[in-house]
Amino acid sequence: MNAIEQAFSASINTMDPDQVNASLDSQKRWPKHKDTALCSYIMSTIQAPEGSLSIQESTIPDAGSGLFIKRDVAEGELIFTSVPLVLCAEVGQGMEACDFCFQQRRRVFHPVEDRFLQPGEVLPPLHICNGCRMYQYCSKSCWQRAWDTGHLYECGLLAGASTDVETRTLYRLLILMRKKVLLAQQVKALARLEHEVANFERRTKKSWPRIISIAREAKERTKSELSIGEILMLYGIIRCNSLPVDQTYRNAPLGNALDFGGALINHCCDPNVVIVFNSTQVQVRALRKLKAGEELLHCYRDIAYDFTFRNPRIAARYQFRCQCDRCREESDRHYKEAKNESDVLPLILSTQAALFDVIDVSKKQAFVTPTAFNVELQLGKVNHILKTGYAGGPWPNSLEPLPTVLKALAALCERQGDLINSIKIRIKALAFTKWRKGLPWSEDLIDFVLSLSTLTMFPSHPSLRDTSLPKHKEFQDIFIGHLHILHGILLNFYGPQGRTTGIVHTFLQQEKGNYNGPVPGTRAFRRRFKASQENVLKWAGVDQELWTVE
Ligand SMILES: C[S@@+](CC[C@H](N)C(=O)[O-])C[C@H]1O[C@@H](n2cnc3c(N)ncnc32)[C@H](O)[C@@H]1O
Repeated sequence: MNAIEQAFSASINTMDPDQVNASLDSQKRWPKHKDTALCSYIMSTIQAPEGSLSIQESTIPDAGSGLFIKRDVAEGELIFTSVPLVLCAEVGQGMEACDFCFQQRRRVFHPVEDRFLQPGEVLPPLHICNGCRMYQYCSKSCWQRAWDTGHLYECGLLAGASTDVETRTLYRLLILMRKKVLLAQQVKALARLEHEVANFERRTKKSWPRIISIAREAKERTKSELSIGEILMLYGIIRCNSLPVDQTYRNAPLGNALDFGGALINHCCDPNVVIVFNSTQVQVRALRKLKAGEELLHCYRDIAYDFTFRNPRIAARYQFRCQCDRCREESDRHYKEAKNESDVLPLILSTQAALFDVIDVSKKQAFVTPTAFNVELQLGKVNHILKTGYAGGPWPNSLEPLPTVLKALAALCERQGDLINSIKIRIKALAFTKWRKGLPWSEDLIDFVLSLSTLTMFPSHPSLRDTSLPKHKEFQDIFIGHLHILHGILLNFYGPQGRTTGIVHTFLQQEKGNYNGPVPGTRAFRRRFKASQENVLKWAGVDQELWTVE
């Protein structure tokens, strides 16, 4: 064992140093908040105003330590940034992440130039590494830098390796330890993170043999000198603490990151912070105003979804059952409306599965045999599923995955050039979306304004000749109005210097120049916007009440 592996091994096996022995709880959780050396090391990895954060005992019973803010913070304000200890890109079909710079390529923005992608614009393909044929890079220079900072050690041993991102993160960490690229202090702090291996073993009997074989294969491939038990703990650390490299708040991660600051933030389904990535940098922002002394909490996954979907996934991965108010309220609501209590969960779960199936089938059709995709047919299927899909009545409109299914169908219509159906369905989806504020809402608005912009660009679009449609002018009003609202949200979250704010600002200025009407933000504009919006919502079959008129 080399010195770095030894440092990791010694730390992960030490459960009773003098200063913390008495305070270890029944779960043998390391009380990080009492370990001053560890706290000061973790703080040194975070960029934040001096003294603005502290590590303390969590306010959530049995959750261990947590990260607390020590100053008042405005909504959208940047709380801290950091650069993760390790990042690892998702790979495989359709994955578009450069394993060095993680510039966003899958979304609507150009990865390097500050602008929206043009409709139909295709980016040059990523370069796949010639050695491992696994990781992809934007350019030769990204590849070179990735190579120099560690890929040279792993490239040769990845042939036939798992495409699962957590397993590859495990290989990466083991190799960086083997080659002494990581520092002793880093691996000691790594060893202190939660791993929940005992709980994994106890509760996930079925998948345990698979987890052991992952550890065995990792040891073999990387020639690590750590024991299988230690490698299992490292794998547990990765599973319990990794952040999805997510630049858009959409649960479509580009990869996996292990970050000491991020790993200290506990979960709540009604979070007060959001973690997004700017390239490889972690950014933690306030989702609402925070008072000095509050614990920072973020939603570990599937924030838009109901507890019936979210909780089992969180429990399987992080080994705890969330007990927050949102979970309780959601559960109470389902049972209150149910005629037969024993039906509630199975029926909800089977409806969720049936709705996800509609997305899968539609995608397959639209991508493989586009002529087979018929949106009316799929909407018919959705309506049929909804009718009896919920204990006590039809499936509630805002209960996921209904809004998500509609968004997916809208995107497929758009891909097929059926702009009118795409906009109509998207309006419904957005009206049903619960998260109509802040960052998640801005992501939905980006899609909405982009499809409206394509429509308004073509006043003589043949589909606009249909007299049952709202007028071209009305589409223009809601386009410019929502672009203005979107810009306001981004200003609030990213400030005028944020890249997304800048891109949307330029777009707004340009579109304002093309717009023949009152200036957005004025009373005259609001009157006109309200009238047009009412008409458009009526056309889309959406109740006015559902869409707050800004
Ligand atoms: C990323 S770590 C968060 C920091 C952790 N509390 C610590 O002391 O290091 C995730 C682990 O924290 C605990 N945890 C986080 N949020 C929780 C919650 N809402 N309820 C119970 N436990 C929670 C679980 O043990 C989970 O596996």
